[in-house]
Amino acid sequence: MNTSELEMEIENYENGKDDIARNRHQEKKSSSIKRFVNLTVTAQTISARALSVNTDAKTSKFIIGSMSVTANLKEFILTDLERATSNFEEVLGKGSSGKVFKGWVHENTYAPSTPNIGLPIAVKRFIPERTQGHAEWQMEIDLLRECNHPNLVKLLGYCSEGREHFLVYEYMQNRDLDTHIFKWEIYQKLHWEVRLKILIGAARCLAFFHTAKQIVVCRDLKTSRILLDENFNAKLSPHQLTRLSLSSKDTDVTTRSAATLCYAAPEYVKSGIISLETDVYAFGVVLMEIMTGIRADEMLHFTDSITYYNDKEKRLVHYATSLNTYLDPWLDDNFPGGARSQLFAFIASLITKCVDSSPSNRPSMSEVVESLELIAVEFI
Ligand SMILES: Nc1ncnc2c1ncn2[C@@H]1O[C@H](COP(=O)(O)OP(=O)(O)OP(=O)(O)O)[C@@H](O)[C@H]1O
Repeated sequence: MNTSELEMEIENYENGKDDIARNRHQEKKSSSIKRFVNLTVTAQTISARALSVNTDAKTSKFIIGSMSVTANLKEFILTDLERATSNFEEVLGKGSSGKVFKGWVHENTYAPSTPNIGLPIAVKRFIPERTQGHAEWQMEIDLLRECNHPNLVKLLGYCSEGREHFLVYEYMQNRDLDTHIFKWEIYQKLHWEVRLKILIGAARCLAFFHTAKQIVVCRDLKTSRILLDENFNAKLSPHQLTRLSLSSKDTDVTTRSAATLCYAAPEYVKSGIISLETDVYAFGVVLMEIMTGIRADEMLHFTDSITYYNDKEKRLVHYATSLNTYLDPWLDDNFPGGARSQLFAFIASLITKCVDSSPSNRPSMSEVVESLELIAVEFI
């Protein structure tokens, strides 16, 4: 099965719109199980094939998107945003820079509408007191004007009045991946195929940024930064994206929250220097969380001591190579039985390489995409 067939299949199933799709999904699942049992390619062979992809992968077909489009962003006025959000009534989430609210606008003009009519939007209201708020707001606009990728949340417009700054995004109906993996008492748990589709989407977006003429890094990738549209397509949150330059250095790394630091590569924690490899490291941690359903800070028994970084890699590798024990219980029923040990070995190998303490041993994001796509072909 190729990835677009996989995507269609998952969309049909997740939408739950027709029983035919569901039955086909079941049939596909049992034939997958048979195929699984007969699978002869060993995980080691796949690992070698997938993880030894050289830099040619940089020009691979999955790199779709563009960095030259100058998007037509709408300049909103505050009263329109107040009307569109019914006075900032419904909070979708809260981040370090402010709260995100749900709103409604007319589809073509983006004029304010009333709830449930027109196009839903997400409005980020920056905390006015934050000193770096204005710079972050401006940087996001400048960058997103020129970025277009199917796995990146689209910026529709912006607003600035007095000390207030806002960004207006397309609305992501299924919120973020963190919610679906860790707060499943409220939301439905995700099937293996859906998780894989999400991982592939997020990885593709990162690979696109990493191979763009002017490289962009995610800087602070984590499970909550992967947002999900109505069909569970992954879209990276544009917040914190930054162009890679010699000055791409965070001076405040160690003041970050414990949960966020779990995704941080050891060399980044030490130096504050952001790189392509620090994104790959964070992606490895995200992959681990998605497989186990265990938060990274729980896996790492994070206290707040910087010394824990000494055995961080060891702990992550322990979890990665013990997926049989730590697999998210919800995934148990989803996984075909036969070749599970090969799949686990393959995923363990991928995670282990991503979180290698030496940045030069980590795969590129293009190689990560190739590996995940191979999983979709061989293990679905
Ligand atoms: N476009 C969107 N559609 C729907 N929900 C969204 C959207 N953007 C953000 N959210 C929700 O709001 C939350 C906060 O988003 P925000 O971008 O402010 O912070 P963050 O980047 O996730 O966190 P932090 O800044 O603390 O690292 C997200 O986790 C998500 O649940």
